[in-house]
Amino acid sequence: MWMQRVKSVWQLEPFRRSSDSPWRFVSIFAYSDVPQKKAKAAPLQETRMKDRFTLYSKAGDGGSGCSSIRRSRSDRRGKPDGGNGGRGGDVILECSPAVWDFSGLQHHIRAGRGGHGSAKNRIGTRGQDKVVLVPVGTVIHLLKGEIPSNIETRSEKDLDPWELPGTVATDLSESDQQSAIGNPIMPDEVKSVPNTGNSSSHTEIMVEASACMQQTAQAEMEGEEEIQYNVAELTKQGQQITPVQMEGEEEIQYNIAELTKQGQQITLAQMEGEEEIQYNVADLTKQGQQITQAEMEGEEEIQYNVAELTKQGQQITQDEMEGEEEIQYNVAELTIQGQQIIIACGGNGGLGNVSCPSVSSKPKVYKSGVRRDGESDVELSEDDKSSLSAGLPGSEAVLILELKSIADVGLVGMPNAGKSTLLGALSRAKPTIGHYAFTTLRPNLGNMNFDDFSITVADIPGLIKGAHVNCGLGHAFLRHIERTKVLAYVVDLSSGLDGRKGIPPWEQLKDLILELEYHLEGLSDRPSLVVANKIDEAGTDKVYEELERRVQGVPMYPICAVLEEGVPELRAALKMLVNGEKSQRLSLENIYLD
Ligand SMILES: Nc1nc2c(ncn2[C@@H]2O[C@H](COP(=O)(O)OP(=O)(O)OP(=O)(O)O)[C@@H](O)[C@H]2O)c(=O)[nH]1
Repeated sequence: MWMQRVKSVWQLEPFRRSSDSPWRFVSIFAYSDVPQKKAKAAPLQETRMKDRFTLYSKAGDGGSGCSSIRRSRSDRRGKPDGGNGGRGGDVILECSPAVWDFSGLQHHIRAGRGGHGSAKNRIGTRGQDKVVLVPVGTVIHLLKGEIPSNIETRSEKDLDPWELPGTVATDLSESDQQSAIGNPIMPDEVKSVPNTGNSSSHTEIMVEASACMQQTAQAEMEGEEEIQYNVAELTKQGQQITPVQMEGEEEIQYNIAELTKQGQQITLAQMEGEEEIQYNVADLTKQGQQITQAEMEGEEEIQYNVAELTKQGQQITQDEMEGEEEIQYNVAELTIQGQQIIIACGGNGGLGNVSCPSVSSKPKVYKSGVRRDGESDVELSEDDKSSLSAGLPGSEAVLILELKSIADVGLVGMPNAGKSTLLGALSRAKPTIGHYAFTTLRPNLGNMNFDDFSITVADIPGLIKGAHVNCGLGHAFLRHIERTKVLAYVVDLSSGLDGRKGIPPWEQLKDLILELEYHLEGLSDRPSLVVANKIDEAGTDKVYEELERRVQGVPMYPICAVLEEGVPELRAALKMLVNGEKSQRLSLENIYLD
């Protein structure tokens, strides 16, 4: 009966597979006069799982601040009203059970840039975040950039004022408003100011400035900020000082260059002494000889024999070949549904001239830099202005994402041992089952439900001897059982029986343990049991007796996965191992070979 069911499913398989493709109908229509040749049924029904992925992320740049002067009839000279640039968007990874692996991901992810500020003190729009869904159990290794930050752990206090909505104080006293005039508002203190579109916008800016002062006072009260007293003095009428000067960041380098001859020119780079002339970097001595810029600069050296591919099917990644980059392993993990982490942070927006008046476009200048009111016209250089008003670039990060499925029980066995069939019998999972080796090309997960309890079981693609040198599907999938609590070794009792292909179960067990240990030392050292499958096959009862004699110190369960015989006992045993009620484990010393 069950054989019939398996057969009928197998007969349907090729049709189901081909119907997946939308091009099937197109090709039938286009080539209808060509005799139809029956396509050979492909043995591989699933695409390979992508469980390792390199991701290049770039957060959005901040928008530029605006430089604008608002004039009115009563105020001909006008006041600055250019808003700040908006913050760039972040690149965020979100943990989602709806995603199996990394095959749907793009290698290059870019978040939106912030909008530019505009007149009437309008702050640029916030750049759009880019949220990338990754499977549960994603581990992040960092190749370049900063360590990602968990969104949940960011408190409101840590957030940028740009991100806090509705923080504008509106009911401040007149004296507060007056005291705010002339105080430059630093970028972290600026909030969006509602644009009423009438002439009262200057008052709003003042209110805004005093709101910032209030916040600063609050921060001081909480002991968050250290006050640096007397950082600068304003003693003369009209004297101006920039925040940069106040912070003492810039040192004047006197006499860095002299222009003494008529027409003499000097570049900024030369002035900064950045470039040194390297004499005789290359000789061109033969006719037709060519030399590239890179060779001249001696940048490229040939590295001979960086890697060898000597075995069939051997694979090597670019990273492995270059061996150049230092990887910071396991910088973050995404294990809970909905968990989010920021992998690249958007840049802050540039300052508008409301926030930093020195960014303002020059007020009208009369006769050699003296303004009408007699104030001297000391301003920032054009370079300084543009660096303050330009938005900051968003951060970049290069990550390696690795998937380590999270399961309580890992089913490990040789190909065709019946692991997928067993997973189907233990849970409601419906993995692909085939009578050929390597049907399973990706780990399958299933849930074993009890009254008050649920256990996740992972079916790992079949391992063969030499998997650690990439034979078969290699041992890459073994990372999926690194996190399992319990191992269930599934062996095929009928293997090697009556001249059939395969090796006896005790040798299967020895090879499996060795492959686990080659992948990660100590991986086999966890509570385990042996599942002796295909007990329904003729002659397997004797093999089972032999197996019991040769393998000791570990619980053993004879089952027929197809008929689900012995499965309830196995479920109970797995539950006890996961709960910690039992803790036997299989080890090499307890396997007796000839
Ligand atoms: N007679 C018998 N056949 C079984 C039993 N369990 C599984 N099989 C058959 O064994 C073959 C392999 O089963 P799978 O469940 O695909 O084996 P697997 O270990 O997942 O194989 P890979 O995907 O290659 O790792 C199928 O033809 C199953 O029908 C069993 O208890 N008795």
